[in-house]
Amino acid sequence: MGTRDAFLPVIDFSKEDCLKPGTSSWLSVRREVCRALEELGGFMAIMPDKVFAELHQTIFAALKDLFEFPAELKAKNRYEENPFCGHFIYNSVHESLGIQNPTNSEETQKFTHLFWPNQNDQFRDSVDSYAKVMMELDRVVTRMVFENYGMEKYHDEHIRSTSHFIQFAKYKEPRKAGSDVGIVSHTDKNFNTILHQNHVNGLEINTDDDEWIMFDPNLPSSFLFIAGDVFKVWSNGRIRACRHRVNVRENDEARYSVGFFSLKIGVTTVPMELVDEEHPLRYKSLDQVEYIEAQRKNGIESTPEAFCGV
Ligand SMILES: O=C(O)CCC(=O)C(=O)O
Ligand SMILES: [Fe+2]
Repeated sequence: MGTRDAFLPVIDFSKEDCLKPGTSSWLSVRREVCRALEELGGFMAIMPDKVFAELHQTIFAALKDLFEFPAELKAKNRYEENPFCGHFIYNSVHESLGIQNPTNSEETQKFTHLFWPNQNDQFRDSVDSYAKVMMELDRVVTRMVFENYGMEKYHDEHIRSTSHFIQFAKYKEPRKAGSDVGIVSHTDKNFNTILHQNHVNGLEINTDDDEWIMFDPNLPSSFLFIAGDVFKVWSNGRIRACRHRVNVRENDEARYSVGFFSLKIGVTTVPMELVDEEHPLRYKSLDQVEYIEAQRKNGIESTPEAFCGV
């Protein structure tokens, strides 16, 4: 087992045409997306530079201040209806703050107001724009996969039953935290996630050969798209859920990240069209909330095989 800097597929979404279904560049990006999600469960997405250079700067500058606020204030960021999105500290390295439904500007306003009661319009507007672009990327990628399997008729319903949250995370400098383990190896328990980070590396992706690939973006417009367990279940095992972890690499700098998490509300069932002789049914239906709850109750990582395997 080793760590290497190679083989994370890089997919360029910066050309306008590739976001238009049916164009030749859409079809060519679709091929790349599906291959990467089936083989690795993830890829690096390059988005238009113009949008992200500024958003990246504004958001990461604000995150530095955000995590410096008093613990009592951070603890007030709570969502009764979504206990998975709030203020969390997993270990001496990691801390996170989330926004439920960030594509709704009332939610980003509420979050911004909690921390900056005298306004921080620049932060709020940047998070608004960020969330909208992430939602678009999420829709484009899932549509490409649905289309690829001939399941496009289910995509509108998929969009209607998808909710999102944003999670800002800070990983402390290992020298201060006394450890470099940010998040241990896991697959995400939702449908898919889009991750973004400041200039400090640490996010690694596991391959089938148990190699760890470093996510090493060199542009502020680079993102890591990863499939979670629920995407794998929906696809009857065709899509790989991407195993990943965060080990902080720089002794003297904090790592900050922004995760855009997409969850399928309610129950996910394998479409019957994705079951055939070559692909016998692998999973029973899975309820997103019960699945996450099971992990919390059992204290061990949930897997689709153990939770709803046939
Ligand atoms: O912060 C990151 O880059 C990764 C976070 C992550 O994997 C998670 O919250 O599930
Ligand atoms: Fe994760």
